[in-house]
Amino acid sequence: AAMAEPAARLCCLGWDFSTQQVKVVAVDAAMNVFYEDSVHFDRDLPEFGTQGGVHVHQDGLTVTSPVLMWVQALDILLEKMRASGFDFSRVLALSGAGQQHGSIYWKAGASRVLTSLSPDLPLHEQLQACFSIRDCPVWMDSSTTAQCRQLEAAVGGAQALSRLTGSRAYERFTGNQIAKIYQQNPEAYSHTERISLVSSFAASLFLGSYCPIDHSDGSGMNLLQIQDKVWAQACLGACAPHLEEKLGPPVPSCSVVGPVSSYYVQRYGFPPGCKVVAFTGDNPASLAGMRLEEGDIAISLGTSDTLFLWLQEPTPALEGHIFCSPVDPRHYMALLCFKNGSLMREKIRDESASGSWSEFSKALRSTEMGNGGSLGFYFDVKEITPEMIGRHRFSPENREVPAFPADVEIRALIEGQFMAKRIHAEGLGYRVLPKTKILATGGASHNRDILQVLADVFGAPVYVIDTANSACVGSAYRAFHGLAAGTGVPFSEVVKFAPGPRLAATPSPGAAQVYAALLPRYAQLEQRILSQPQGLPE
Ligand SMILES: O=C(CO)[C@@H](O)[C@H](O)CF
Repeated sequence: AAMAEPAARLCCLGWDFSTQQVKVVAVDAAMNVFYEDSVHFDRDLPEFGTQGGVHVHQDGLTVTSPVLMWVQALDILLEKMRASGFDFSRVLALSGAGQQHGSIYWKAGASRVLTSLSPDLPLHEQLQACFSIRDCPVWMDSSTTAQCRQLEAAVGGAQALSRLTGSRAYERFTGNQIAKIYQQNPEAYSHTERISLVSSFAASLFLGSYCPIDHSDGSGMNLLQIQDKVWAQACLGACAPHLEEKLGPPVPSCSVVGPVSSYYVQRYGFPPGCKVVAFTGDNPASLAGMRLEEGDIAISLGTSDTLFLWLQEPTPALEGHIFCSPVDPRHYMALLCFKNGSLMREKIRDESASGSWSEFSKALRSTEMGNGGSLGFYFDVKEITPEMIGRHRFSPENREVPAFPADVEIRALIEGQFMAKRIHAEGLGYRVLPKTKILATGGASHNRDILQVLADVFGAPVYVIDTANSACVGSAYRAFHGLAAGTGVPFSEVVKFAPGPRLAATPSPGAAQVYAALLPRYAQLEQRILSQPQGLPE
């Protein structure tokens, strides 16, 4: 007989409801990505008039996205998959990610619609009247400073809130957003029967009922007690009344929350037994996609630099964010954001390397590790880790100097950026272990000489990794892990055959000694600058 079509591969789906698009990947049992597709909000749903997937309001602080745009994007994406001949009958399980901190407000009665969807109609036609707030606050919102102060005051201050929930109060964090809605739109709040995060909202669409918030994304709300993994009553009470019943109980991120809704079985041909694994935040899902393990660090070198840390014992601080781990219920992850990332690297490249990266690299290669004791701090925009602004250069004798020769300036910038990362990561409880791997991604990770400095400062090998789909791929990996639920098989075991990162740099001989001397000096000088009046804008 003619060769039958190779049976379409058994697979898991990973979804990502991010700021600008909804994306999906299919991963087969050998952990290979064999299908991906996406719907872009601005391009494919122009009737909503978003820019970058959001609406920035007149006040310049309020930023929202229309929830029905997200729903309709899923309808379109599922139709695109069906039109491309994707075989839904092979999907064993699905999970997903959502942009963190955003909140969705389901109107009283919406549950009845969600649990009885007609397979003859698209989702967005059936959910039109299911939301008490149509324009949902998202992570780019910064209109809740008053609510942040109220919450911190209610629990005994910023450090107390950080110890309780993993972060001090941040404007984008969901508890503060809910407080604002309760205060400014009490009518809508009273008609809200359920509040979801973007991640648990997306999971609810697949589940055909309200899906619980997972521990990891729930850690981005200033509401979850991250040690005991229960809602912190003092935080709930400070934000809005009857909040706990609207949130429902949080669940472990690896939970199988149920079979996919019959809506997808009848309309698209998903198997009735297809499992839905709790969705989580995009950053926790990316950590899963990068297969970060104990002792590892992932560094996204972009406009701002973001550090993903794996922590066993977190030390909550007034900077950074600690979340329950999405892949190991005993441990934690942390995010640390450094605003002066590639913006500063490009400025120094223009000033001291005539705008050329090869000149920049040459300067790094022609200067020694430790830069002869010259140290620099370069924050042209107000840095958040730590809160500091301006440029400060120090001679080997710790005297502040107005300038460095060009090649010293270049090395001082890069060594300073990476020493800051190591010092602040260790402040959150991170420790470099013998098995530590550093995973680098983003623009600057293509510059091998920059990665060499990174390897030297941390005393650990640096790998480069492509994270374009990391939230989706991490979600598909988590779906596979959900299939093993109850067997006790760890996430790392389930995904061990997945394609690995490429080794890019290993520590130079003698690096450990050089930076063992330089790191404490950097920390002391940072404290000295912080103790000086810096003329920071009030
Ligand atoms: O606010 C953030 C993390 O705290 C962002 O990375 C959002 O998750 C992006 F969607």
